[in-house]
Amino acid sequence: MIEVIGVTKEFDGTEALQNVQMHVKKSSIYGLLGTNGAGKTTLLKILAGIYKQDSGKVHINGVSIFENVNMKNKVIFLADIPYFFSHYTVRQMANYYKSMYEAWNEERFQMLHNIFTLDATQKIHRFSKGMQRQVAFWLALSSMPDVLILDEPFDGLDPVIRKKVKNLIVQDVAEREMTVLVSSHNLREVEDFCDHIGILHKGKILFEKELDDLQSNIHKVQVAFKGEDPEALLQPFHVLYSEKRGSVTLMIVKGEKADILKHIQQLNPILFDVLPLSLEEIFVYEMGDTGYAVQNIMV
Ligand SMILES: Nc1ncnc2c1ncn2[C@@H]1O[C@H](COP(=O)(O)OP(=O)(O)OP(=O)(O)O)[C@@H](O)[C@H]1O
Repeated sequence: MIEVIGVTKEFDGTEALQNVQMHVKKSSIYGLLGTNGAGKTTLLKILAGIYKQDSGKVHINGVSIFENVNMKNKVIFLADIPYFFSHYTVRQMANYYKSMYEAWNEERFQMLHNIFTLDATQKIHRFSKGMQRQVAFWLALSSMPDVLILDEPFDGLDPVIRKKVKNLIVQDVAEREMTVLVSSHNLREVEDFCDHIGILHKGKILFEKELDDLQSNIHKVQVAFKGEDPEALLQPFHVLYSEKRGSVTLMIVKGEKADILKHIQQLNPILFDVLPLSLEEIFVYEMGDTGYAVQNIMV
């Protein structure tokens, strides 16, 4: 269980994080979403014990991570640009990880060679960007962390490796209760992979929810009436967006599907549909509702 309580962080007058609250359940895959500069990397680096927060608390399994060697042994952070010692081969880097991480599993490292088919005797800096990313996952997954923190992790991986890496992570979550925190701009990826979502905006967590809850509480409504729309149409709901297309009104509405159906049906529409939103659409509308300048995109 990861708990972030009232965390703030400032860089030279820029408030990167403001009173951030966040809760990540053990053995969940938590997707941290946010616009550029929202503070995702800063938060992940605090969670990994790389940065120290100015105020607030960060607990992993009840203990603080900053300058806590025991806890750092159980947490692996994969930065958006992987870092390796220059001129080290994969094997040399693996030996370094082996000396650093108590839970290092040599058998697994050998087994993962079937997936990451890279030459372990090669110097890592000679590999392509995607191959270096593979090495980072190879080392991380062989270290058997309790918590895996990933900053924009899948960039540069080809689709086959991407799928295999995700399967390995999901397997670790299921089999040994690893907890995963992943930041991404790729909402489709997060939608497929995560079970919890947190949205960070201008240094603050807007909300965090189980993905299933998030998707069940916002809907796209298409409705048309004979003549003008009834005044009562929008009244009971929080409408994030509304647009008229000919006689059809398109709305993005917060609320339970059953309540929306019940309310609108009793207004006798001549056309009526309630559709689910993709996570990408939810993100755009939730951000729009907070005043973030997103174009009104009706997908
Ligand atoms: N080392 C630093 N020194 C000064 N300012 C920083 C530093 N790191 C981050 N910031 C500032 O803190 C804010 C949050 O940055 P951060 O990198 O955490 O955002 P992000 O959500 O990861 O962004 P992106 O999605 O663009 O990578 C930004 O305004 C950034 O300029």
